[in-house]
Amino acid sequence: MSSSRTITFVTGNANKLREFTAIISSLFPHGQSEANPLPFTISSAKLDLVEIQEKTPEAIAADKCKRAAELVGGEVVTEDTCLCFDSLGGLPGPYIKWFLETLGHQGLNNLLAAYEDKSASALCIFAYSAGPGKEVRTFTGRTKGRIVPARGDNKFGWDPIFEPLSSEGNTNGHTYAEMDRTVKNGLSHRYKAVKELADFLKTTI
Ligand SMILES: O=c1[nH]c(=O)c2ncn([C@@H]3O[C@H](COP(=O)(O)OP(=O)(O)OP(=O)(O)O)[C@@H](O)[C@H]3O)c2[nH]1
Ligand SMILES: [Mg+2]
Repeated sequence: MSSSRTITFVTGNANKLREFTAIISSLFPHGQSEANPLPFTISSAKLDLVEIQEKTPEAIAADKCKRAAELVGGEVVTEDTCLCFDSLGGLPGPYIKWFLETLGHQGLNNLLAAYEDKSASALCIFAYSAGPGKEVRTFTGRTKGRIVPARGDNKFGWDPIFEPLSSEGNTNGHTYAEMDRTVKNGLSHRYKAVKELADFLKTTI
C-alpha cells in the first residue's frame, strides 16, 4: 500500500466530486489514517473535457478517460452520467446535460406528456485508466425510477425530478433532491458504479 499513490478524478462538476468522495470513503473503512481513510489519495482536476458524440455512454466515458489520462499524465477516473427515459428509447441519455440546461425541469417533464409511462433510469459510468496509453476500464451503475414534477431543493441538476423506485431501497417515495445525502449516496446510480470501481481498486492495492 503506497500513500503516495494518487488517483485524479477529472470532472468539471463539483457535485459529482462531493458525492464521489463521500461514497468512496465509505467503501474503504480501513485506509491510511483517520484523516485519509483511503489507501490512496484522491485529487481532483476541474477540467471540462470534450465529450464525443456516440450512442453508447460507455464509449463516451472511455474516450473521455483516455484523454484525461493523457492530460494528467497519471492515474485517473472520469465519470459520465445519463438520464434515460424509457418511453423515449433511452433518450436524452448522455445528452441530459444539454436537455436540462435548455428545457429545465418542467420541460423535461413535458417531453413525457404524450406518454403514460414515465419510467426512467439514472445511469453512471465511471472510467479508470492507470495512465496515458493504458487500458480503460468502465464501471456502470443504474438506478430505476420515474420522472415527476420537481420536488425538493434544487441541489444538483435533475435530482428534483427523479424519484427512484421503492424497490431501490429506503426511498420513502422521495425524489433524489428530497433525500438526505447519505440516503441518496446509498442507493444512487453513482453509488453502484463507485462500488464496482472500488471493488476493482481493491485488487490493485
Ligand atoms: O440531479 C442530478 N443528480 C446526479 O446525481 C447527477 N449526476 C450528474 N448530473 C447532471 O447530469 C448531467 C451529466 O452530464 P456529464 O456526465 O457530462 O457531467 P458534467 O459535464 O457536469 O461533468 P463532467 O463531464 O465534467 O464530469 C450534468 O448536467 C450533471 O450536472 C446529475 N444531476
Ligand atoms: Mg460532461
